[in-house]
Amino acid sequence: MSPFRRPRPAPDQVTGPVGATGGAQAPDAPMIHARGLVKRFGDFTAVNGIDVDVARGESFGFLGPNGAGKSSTMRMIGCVSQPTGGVLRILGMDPRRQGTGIRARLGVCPQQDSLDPELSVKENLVSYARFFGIPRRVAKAKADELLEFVQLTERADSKVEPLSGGMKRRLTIARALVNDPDIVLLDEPTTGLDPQARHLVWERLFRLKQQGVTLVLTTHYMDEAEQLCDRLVVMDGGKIVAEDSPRALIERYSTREVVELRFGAASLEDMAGKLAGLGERIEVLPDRILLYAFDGDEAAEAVTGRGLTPSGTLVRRSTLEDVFLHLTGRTLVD
Ligand SMILES: Nc1ncnc2c1ncn2[C@@H]1O[C@H](COP(=O)(O)OP(=O)(O)OP(=O)(O)O)[C@@H](O)[C@H]1O
Repeated sequence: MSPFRRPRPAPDQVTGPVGATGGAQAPDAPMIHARGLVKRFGDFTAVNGIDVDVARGESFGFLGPNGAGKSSTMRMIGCVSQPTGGVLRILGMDPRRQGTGIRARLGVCPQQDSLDPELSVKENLVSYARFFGIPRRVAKAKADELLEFVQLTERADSKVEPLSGGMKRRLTIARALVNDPDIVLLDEPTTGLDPQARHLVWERLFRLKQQGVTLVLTTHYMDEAEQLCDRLVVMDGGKIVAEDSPRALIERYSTREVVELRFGAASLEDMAGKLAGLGERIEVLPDRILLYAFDGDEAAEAVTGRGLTPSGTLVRRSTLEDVFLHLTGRTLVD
């Protein structure tokens, strides 16, 4: 069942005043528009002049390592932190002046779960809906619908504390949907979850995406970005270093396949020297060498053909991790 009952306005109906606080938005206007957006903390610049446009119904990601500036950006979009510089418009409105109106139309899933441990699973949703002025009877029906959507109906009356991390995260996602938001913000939605719990969260988010909900998420997981994002920006040191769909980024900045080579105790720099000329590019990491090639099996054979005997060889497809390494010379680490 769709957790979104409110009919989406047809594009030609979106030209009038938006929300209680007003703000005219053209039909094809971006849901989020940032130009030269800056966030400083004292002398430190966490977000250093980024340009972003997120379209209606798009699933958009901010990808980058810890400290890249993703959360700082999300907090500005979520109107909990004011930009230090640049232009930011959310749903056509200015967060500096219309934060309350914007927040009413956002669903926010923060990095740390902030559920009320005193309340039951269902009451967490009902009490949150009440913040938006939703009548209790409607809020209860909405809570039931959302619990079904995040597959927690059977836990409706339990307390929050005994829930697993994955269940808590799904409940937080449900909570973010109580006000039928126009944009759902998800800050690292699966950090700290085990693989099975992550897949369940992804599956629910994918369902939302299919329903045309605009999703904006941050992640440092490549697979998450590849699974969920139509388009993403790669951030590093407060700046955007690349922007496109995951597939287009991989095609632009990497090769089709990669051979991961391990050589036990041997010097990887020496080994890399012996691999010169193989593949299109070589990266030496602390524990392995990455050999970028169109055909990984062929490249792996060429390695043994040179008389080299790796202790481990893995041929895999290129990922966004390879893109990030190519762009920054560093790997994304937790
Ligand atoms: N309130 C603050 N005061 C001072 N510095 C801050 C503050 N918030 C964030 N920073 C700094 O800004 C930089 C960017 O932080 P931010 O949380 O936006 O990064 P991130 O990409 O979201 O990383 P993470 O994955 O760890 O959340 C970091 O160096 C961080 O220490």
